[in-house]
This record gives sequence, structure tokens and C-alpha cells, in this order.
Amino acid sequence: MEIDKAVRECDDRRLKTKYANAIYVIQRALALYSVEEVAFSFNGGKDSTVLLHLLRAGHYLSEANQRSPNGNLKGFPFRTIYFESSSAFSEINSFTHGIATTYALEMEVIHTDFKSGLEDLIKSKSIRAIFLGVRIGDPTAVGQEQFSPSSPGWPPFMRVNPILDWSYRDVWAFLLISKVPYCCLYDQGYTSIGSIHDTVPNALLRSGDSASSEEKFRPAYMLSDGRLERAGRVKKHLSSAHGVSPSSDGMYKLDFNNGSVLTTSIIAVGDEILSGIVEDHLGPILCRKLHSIGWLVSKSVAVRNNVDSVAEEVERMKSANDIVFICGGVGPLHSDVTLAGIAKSFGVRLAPDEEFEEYLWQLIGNQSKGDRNEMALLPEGITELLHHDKLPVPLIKCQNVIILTATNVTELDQEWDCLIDLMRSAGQLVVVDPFVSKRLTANLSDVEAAAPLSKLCLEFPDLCIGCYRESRHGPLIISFESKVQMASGYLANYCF
Ligand SMILES: Cc1cc2nc3c(=O)[nH]c(=O)nc-3n(C[C@H](O)[C@H](O)[C@H](O)COP(=O)(O)O)c2cc1C
Ligand SMILES: Nc1ncnc2c1ncn2[C@@H]1O[C@H](COP(=O)(O)OP(=O)(O)OP(=O)(O)O)[C@@H](O)[C@H]1O
Ligand SMILES: [Mg+2]
Repeated sequence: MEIDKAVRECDDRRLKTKYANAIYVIQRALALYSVEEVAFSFNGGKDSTVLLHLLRAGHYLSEANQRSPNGNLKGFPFRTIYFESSSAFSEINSFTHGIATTYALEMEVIHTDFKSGLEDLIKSKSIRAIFLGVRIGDPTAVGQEQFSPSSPGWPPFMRVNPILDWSYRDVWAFLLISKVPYCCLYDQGYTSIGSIHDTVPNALLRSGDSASSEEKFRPAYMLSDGRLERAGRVKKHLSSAHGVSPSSDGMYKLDFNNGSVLTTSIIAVGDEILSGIVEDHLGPILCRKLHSIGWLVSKSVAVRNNVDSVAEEVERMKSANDIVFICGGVGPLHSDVTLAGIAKSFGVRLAPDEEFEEYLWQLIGNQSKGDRNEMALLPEGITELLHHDKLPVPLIKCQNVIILTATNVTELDQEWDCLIDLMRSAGQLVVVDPFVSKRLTANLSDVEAAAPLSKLCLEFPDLCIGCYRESRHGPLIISFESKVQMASGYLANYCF
């Protein structure tokens, strides 16, 4: 069997292990369910293409005794289902139908939504288990195992995910080594394919030739950081939450006049901050950086080094803010609980991340003990590694929580610059109007200033007005901040 032979003869040890595990899962499923009771969910994407060939190999290996004299099995025995949609790419549709012909798939094309189609399949065809090409890192993989019953509210069946633990790199290693056909969109820079409305080529694969007017992209297998495979997917949460739309330069722009603003918060993890032994220098600097690009910092707090304190704060902040930054508590020490806290707040477990393990190995390989580096355990299914050439280890992003590992201001500057650079090149930098601020000093007592300031607040609700003194007897400093340019002379003459 050509697939089995190609993988066994290659020298990619990691792929061999992944292949053997996936075949094991397929064989376990075939021991639990009859061929008539299983279905294969195929949509022409790269992951389901991998799964198609694994199922062919798994079936071949399971049915070793029933082979015809030429060593081949007749046809593909599993019922295949394809939910065809008018918003799918035409290339995906024609690839899927083409593959069905090439490999003699008994493919049922379903035109209803997933739930109704599956309901019908389970009732009328007695299907009990469905093979899916879901992988850790897919938003839908959170909480799934290789065998996971369908979610509450879905028709009852077993989801079988033989490639759950495969990385982006493993998928491409398999497709290239086994030389099987894949959809042509992947050669045009698409790295993960949804619908025509939410998928564009991955900006990280844009080729350097700027002289040509036509945009060119490198093939999907050249994406070096697989965690960014979904960078070509339009962010649903941003567009729905804030009415953002891509501007002509491909960046997202928030319309402040609609009342929208990008909110962030900062969590510093460290008992030593709370006992006053060290001062948190990074929080204030991060506030300044965020403010300088027009992002609002809604809260900056310090929490203790324990999993529940981190989890509770992340839980609160992640739903109240667009982005949460968390500093400190990352590493191999007993007090490094930040990642565990984040995992707990998202309700996922910590799992080994091979890509991260490789970076760590290059950095501290000879210092780590044992097979599995504990520092390479990351929150499962929600983590993206943000790699930048100037960083020795990628930044870790868990959905809208970004972990900064800087221990001083210089390191923070570097991480910040890399983060902005990465977001810009991935087309994900949310550009908002910058804040405009003015400061006035007034030789007034607080009592004298109170009434006119209250009047100003009422008249200019978009203005954020702050007051402070540098000493009890010094002048009152009044700061005005807004996203809208105000006539400062007018303010100065207002009533003081
Ligand atoms: C065969 C099949 C079974 C699915 N089972 C479930 C399920 O049990 N629970 C669930 O929340 N979603 C289920 N889904 C939906 C997927 O999780 C996901 O929403 C869908 O593949 C669309 O992904 P996209 O939004 O990235 O395009 C299923 C989809 C398919 C095709
Ligand atoms: N329209 C569909 N019809 C049938 N199966 C589907 C459909 N959409 C998703 N699936 C199943 O869900 C799995 C995960 O979908 P996902 O989009 O993450 O992967 P993919 O399409 O195979 O690859 P890619 O990530 O490149 O888009 C698929 O491999 C397939 O098993
Ligand atoms: Mg897809």
C-alpha cells in the first residue's frame, strides 16, 4: 500500500510516530464499530485529505487477509459525507468531487446544516461514529480527545479524531511524503480553509516581489510557524463585537465614533510585588505603550503566584477586554503557575507542545531533564506561538491572552516591538485613533476647581478629565484626554 510504504520508508521519526498512533486510533474504532456504522466527514481540506489516506491505510492494514492478489482492496469502504455549501470555494468543491471519483468514495453530499444532516444520517443510516480531521489548535478541538462523544445538543455519535495531536508541520510532512493530491488553494497561500466570506491567503506567505502588481503567495507548506495557520481567517469576534472592517491597507480599524474602543488589561503575577519586595516596572510601561497606540487599558492588577488567583483574574479579564496581557510566572520554577492558571480559566488542560519544545531544546536543551520538558506544556487547543526572528522563543498567545516573559524594560521593549511587527504582518494589528491629551496647571484649591470641572465633564462627555497634584501645596494639574482633537485654547479659557 503506497501510503504505508512511503511513511515507513521516510526518515521523519516524528511523522512515523504520529502515523502509527493515528492508524492505531482508526483500528481501535474499527474494532469498536462495524464498517457500516462509521462515516468519514470529508470536506477537501488538508486535514481531511490526510485523514482520507490514513483511513485507506488503516483499512488496508486491518483487512490484510481480504486483499485481492494484486495487494489492493476494492474501493473505499466507509460512507463519506460532505456538507456542500454555496459559500465554499469552487476549488474545494471540485477537488472534493474529483477525489471522490479518483478513490471511488461512496460520497453523500449533504445540503442541510451540520446538525440536521447528522440527525438524518444517524437515524436513517445507523451511523454511530464519525471520523473527523480535527486537530489540536482548531477552535473546535477544545476539550476533545481522540474519541469524544458529540456535544450536548448535537445528535448522539462518537467523534473519532485520529489526527488530533498532529501539528501543521506533521500534516504537510505527510501530504508531501506520501505524494497525494491536495486542493490547489494550498499552493496559492491558503493555509486553513473556511468559506469564501472568511478566508484569504495567509499574509505570512506573501512573497517578497513587490515590483509586480499581482500579489503572490508561497505554498502553505512553507509556513514556518504552524500556529499561525489561521492567520488567513477573518477574525469573527472582532468584526462582530466592534463593527470593525478591514481598511484599504488590510488592517482593522475601529470606529471610535460608534463608541467602540479596543480595551486591554494587564495582570502581573508575583507574590514579591504584593509583599512590596519588588516594584512592578513593566505594568506602567506597558500602559504607556498601549496608550500610545490608542488602546485603552481598563485595569492593571497584581496577583499572587497561585493557580487559582491567576485563573480567577484571567477568567474575569478575558471576557471583559479585547486583549489581556499577563507578565511573570512563566518558567520551570514551582512559582511559575501562569500557564496553568490560564489553562484553568479556559477549562483546558496543559499539554506538551512539540513546536515549543523544539524552540526550548535549541535554547536550553542540554540543561533540561527527562524526556518531556515541563516548560513545553501549554494550554491545549487555545495556544498560538507567535514567532519572530528577533525572539529566541516565540511569544505565547492563548486566545485573547498574551503572555509576556520580559523580566526588565529592555526585554519588554523587544517583545512589544516584535508583537506589533507580527500583528502588522499578519494583518491583525487593530489600528485605532490615538489618544490626544492636554495638561493644564491651575493655582486653585480643589474646592474652587470642583464646580467648573463638573460642568466641563457634563459638557464634554467624550473627554476623560483627571486631576492630581505633585505636592499638597503645589498647583492642581488637570489632564484632558480624548480621541477627538479639541481646541485647547478654548479649554484653557473655559472658566479658570
Ligand atoms: C461531522 C461533524 C460533526 C460535528 N460535531 C460537532 C459536535 O459534536 N459539537 C460541536 O460543537 N460541533 C460539531 N461540529 C461542528 C464543528 O465543530 C465546526 O463548527 C464546523 O466544522 C465548522 O468549523 P469552522 O467554523 O471552522 O468552519 C461537527 C461538524 C461535523 C462536520
Ligand atoms: N463541510 C464539511 N463537510 C464535511 N466535513 C467537514 C466539513 N467541514 C468540516 N468538516 C470536518 O471537520 C474537520 C475539521 O475542519 P477544518 O476546516 O479544521 O479542517 P480541514 O478543512 O480538513 O483543513 P483546513 O484547516 O486546511 O481547512 C475536517 O477535516 C472534516 O473532517
Ligand atoms: Mg477547513
